[in-house]
Amino acid sequence: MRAHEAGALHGDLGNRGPAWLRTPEDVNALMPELWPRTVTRDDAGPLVIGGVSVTELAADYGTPAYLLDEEDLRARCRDFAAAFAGADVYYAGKSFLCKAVVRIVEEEGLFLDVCSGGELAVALAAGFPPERLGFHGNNKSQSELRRALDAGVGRIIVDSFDEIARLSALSRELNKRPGVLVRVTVGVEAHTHEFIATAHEDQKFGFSLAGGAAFAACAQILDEGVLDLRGLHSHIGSQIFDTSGFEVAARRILELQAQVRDARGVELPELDLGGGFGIAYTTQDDPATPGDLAKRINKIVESECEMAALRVPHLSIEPGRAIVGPAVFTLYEVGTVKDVDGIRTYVSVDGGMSDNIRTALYDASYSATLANRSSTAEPMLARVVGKHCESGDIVVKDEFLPADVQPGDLVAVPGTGAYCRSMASNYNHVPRPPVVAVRDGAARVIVRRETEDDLLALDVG
Ligand SMILES: Cc1ncc(COP(=O)(O)O)c(C=O)c1O
Ligand SMILES: N[C@@H](CCCC[NH3+])C(=O)O
Repeated sequence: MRAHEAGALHGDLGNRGPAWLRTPEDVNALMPELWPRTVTRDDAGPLVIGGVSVTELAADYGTPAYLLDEEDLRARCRDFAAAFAGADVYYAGKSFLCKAVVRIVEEEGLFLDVCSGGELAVALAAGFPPERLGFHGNNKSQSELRRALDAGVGRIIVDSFDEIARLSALSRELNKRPGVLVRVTVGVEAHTHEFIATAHEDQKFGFSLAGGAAFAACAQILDEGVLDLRGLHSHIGSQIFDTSGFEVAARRILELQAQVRDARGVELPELDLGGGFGIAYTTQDDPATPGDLAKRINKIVESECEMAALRVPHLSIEPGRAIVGPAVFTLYEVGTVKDVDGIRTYVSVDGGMSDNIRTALYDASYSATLANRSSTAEPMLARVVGKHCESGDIVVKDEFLPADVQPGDLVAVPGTGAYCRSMASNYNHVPRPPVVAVRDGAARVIVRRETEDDLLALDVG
C-alpha cells in the first residue's frame, strides 16, 4: 500500500509525533525562522533560493546537495559584527569551512576560529589574515603548533599543561612570543545534549576553575614569560538557548580574572566567551537574536567587572552554528515511500546519515518540506530516512509532508549549514554532496560533489 492510499491510518499516525509537533494548516507554508532569508515558494510551487528554483538547481547539480544562501550567510556575519561592535567575532570554522566561506567571513570583517591543522590549512590557503585566527584544540600536535607559530596565528587557546610546555618549547626554539588565552572549564551544566556540552567539570576540554588548574595555568604562563597571556576563554557548549549559562560562565571567569589580578598584579586585557548560540531547527526552538545576546552578555560582563573593580576586557565570541546553520538547506530526492502497517510512513531520500549525522548522534530534530511543488493533499506524519545500511539512519524523525509525496519529489531539510557537511562521512561509500552557493539568481559550486574516483583514490593496490 502506498502512503497516500493509507487513508484513515494517517489520522492515527498524527498522534505518534512529539507533543510539540502540530498538524500544519498549510503543509506548503514555510516558517520563516527555519529558512534562509531569500527562500520563497514561487507560484508554481518549487522553493526558490537566491532567485533560483530548486528544480533548476537539482537538474544542474544533482541531489543530495547542500544549498547555501550566500546573502543570508553574509547578513548573519554582519548581524553578529554589528550587535557585538567593539568585540571580535570569530566564526567557528568547525561548523563548516571551505575556501569560499573563509573569504566570505573575511570580507564581512570577522575573525576565524580553527581547531585542527586541516582547518588552519584551509584558512591559510584562502588567504585569511593569520593575525585574525584563533587556534583551538585539546590535543594540538607539535607540528600543528609549529605551523601556527610559523604562520603567525593571532591567538592560541591553550588547553592543558602539556600544551603549555610544548608551545613554550617551540616558541623558544622559533624565537616567538604567541598571544595565548587559557581555556577555562567554568563548571556550568549547559542545557543541551551531553555530547555538545563543554563546561561541566568531568570532561576533556580546558583547565578546571574549581580545582585550581586554571589559576595555576595562568600563574605558570606569567612566571615563565615565554607566552603572551592575553586573557581567559570559556565555551560552555553548543545549541544553547538559555542565556543564564553564559551569565554564570562570565561571572565565574571574571572572578578568576580578579584572582589573577589580586595574586599577580596583572589585569588580563581580553576575554573570550566562546560560541554555542542555538538556532531553530523546528517550530519548538526560539533562538535569541544577536542583538539580544550582545545586550545580555555585555551587561553581565560590565556589571561583574564593576563589582570586582576590573577594567572591562576586550571581548570576543565564537559563533559557528548561529552564522552558517540557518543559511543552508539540504535538497534530497525521494526514492521510496513506505507505509509500515499503520505504524509509520518512511520517506527514503538519496542521502542520510553520511550527510547529516546529527539526528543519529545527538537525537537532533529537524524539519522538512516538499520542495519541488506545492500540494493540495492532506498533511501526513512521516519519517525522512536515508539510504544507508543502518536503521538509525534518520534525517528527520517526525514531520508533516503532503500525503501524496512520491518517488521523484524533492524534499528540503533546513538548518543544515552547521555540523552537517563538516561532519559528513563516506559511510557505505556514498560520495559526499556538493555545497552550492546561490546569490542574485546565480549558483556556483563551492565544494564539489565527491566522485567514486575520489573514493577509490585512497585505495592502495
Ligand atoms: C571552543 C569552541 N568555540 C566555538 C564553538 C562553536 O560553537 P557553535 O557552533 O555552537 O556556535 C565550539 C563548538 O562547540 C567550540 O568548541
Ligand atoms: N558537532 C556539534 C557541535 C559541537 C561543536 C564543537 N564543540 C553539533 O553538531 O551540534
